[in-house]
Amino acid sequence: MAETKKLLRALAGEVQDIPPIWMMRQAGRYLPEYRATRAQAGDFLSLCYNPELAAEVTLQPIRRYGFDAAILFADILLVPQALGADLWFVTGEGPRLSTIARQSDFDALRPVEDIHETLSPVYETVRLLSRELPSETTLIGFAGAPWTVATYMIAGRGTPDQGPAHALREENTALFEALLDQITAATIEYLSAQIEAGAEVVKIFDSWAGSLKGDAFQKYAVEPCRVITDAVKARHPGIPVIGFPREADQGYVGFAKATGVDCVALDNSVSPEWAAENVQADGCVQGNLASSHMVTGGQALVDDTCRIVEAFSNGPHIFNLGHGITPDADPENVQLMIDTVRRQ
Ligand SMILES: Cc1c2[nH]c(c1CCC(=O)O)Cc1[nH]c(c(CCC(=O)O)c1C)Cc1[nH]c(c(CCC(=O)O)c1C)Cc1[nH]c(c(C)c1CCC(=O)O)C2
Repeated sequence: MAETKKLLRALAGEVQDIPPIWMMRQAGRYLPEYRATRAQAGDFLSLCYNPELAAEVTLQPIRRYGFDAAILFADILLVPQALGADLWFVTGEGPRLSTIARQSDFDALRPVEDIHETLSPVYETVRLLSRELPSETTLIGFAGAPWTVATYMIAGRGTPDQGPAHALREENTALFEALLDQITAATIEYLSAQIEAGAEVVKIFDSWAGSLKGDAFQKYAVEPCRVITDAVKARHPGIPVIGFPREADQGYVGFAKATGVDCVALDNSVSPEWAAENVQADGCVQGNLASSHMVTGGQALVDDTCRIVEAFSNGPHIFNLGHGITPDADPENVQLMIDTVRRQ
């Protein structure tokens, strides 16, 4: 049957006059209805593990804006938690986790087959969404890439330069690689379960890929993404995968071929003209409007949106931001971006 959903058509390589559009962190604090549901849930993690409320916040931006895709509401740090790490969020600061500094910390993690015990509410959210979403809306599941997830597990928090993870990589390569392998195996199981529950596409977020250079980028960003993509596609033939090696720069070139992903998501540090020539030549791309436009709006938002649509108009493209929308964004600016893309 010919594919009718706009997002799936782009992922299959179709060039569309008006690209499909969705937005990273589209369910989030910039929306008053999100803040209300989050308050009802109590805190962020309770929201992630409450299928009814997590489905509700996933649907909110679809109702408000009619995006072409919904992304499951969850977090990349649920996998470390399912592997036995302690996880909590400090308001105004971000995530905190128990750290992996030595072999005994790693040995204390739970086996991969145990993750579903913690993550089963997420699969229930996916099931609810696949029933409730409009028929034209694609449901995206996701996980963090092993390197990015490992940076949080090693440091116990977000870090500006991923210093602790780089240090462990150099000082105890065997432990570092064992951790990456464990996350890789868990991620394959987690994404497969999301697909079995109804996710139609999966996205792998490697938010800190840009701090891996040269050979390390190949070993710890490209290779794990290839292993996950291969395994997921072997179990679920035809499932499209989006890779996001954020700030990979030259590493974006050839990333789709090297990993087997169907689409490369681009951050806004690369120009759309450069990416059209060097990345879109291999297939679908997603991106890459600066999320700061969602705060500032105006003609600059319209101009940059038009520039991106135009630059990617000769190949398959999914319109998105270069990174997540921030809590200080104005919901009106999101509408302006959508109207500009859809030429309304
Ligand atoms: C690195 C990372 C994380 N989580 C994620 C990444 C990769 C993408 C990226 O680079 O942003 C991915 C993520 N996090 C969230 C989603 C849900 C789907 C979506 O709407 O995009 C997705 C896909 C919800 C969330 N994850 C988080 C929020 C805000 C929590 C709140 O409501 O207080 C949301 C909506 C919290 C979170 N989660 C994480 C951090 C560092 C933080 C704190 C920073 C912040 O507050 O924005 C880890």
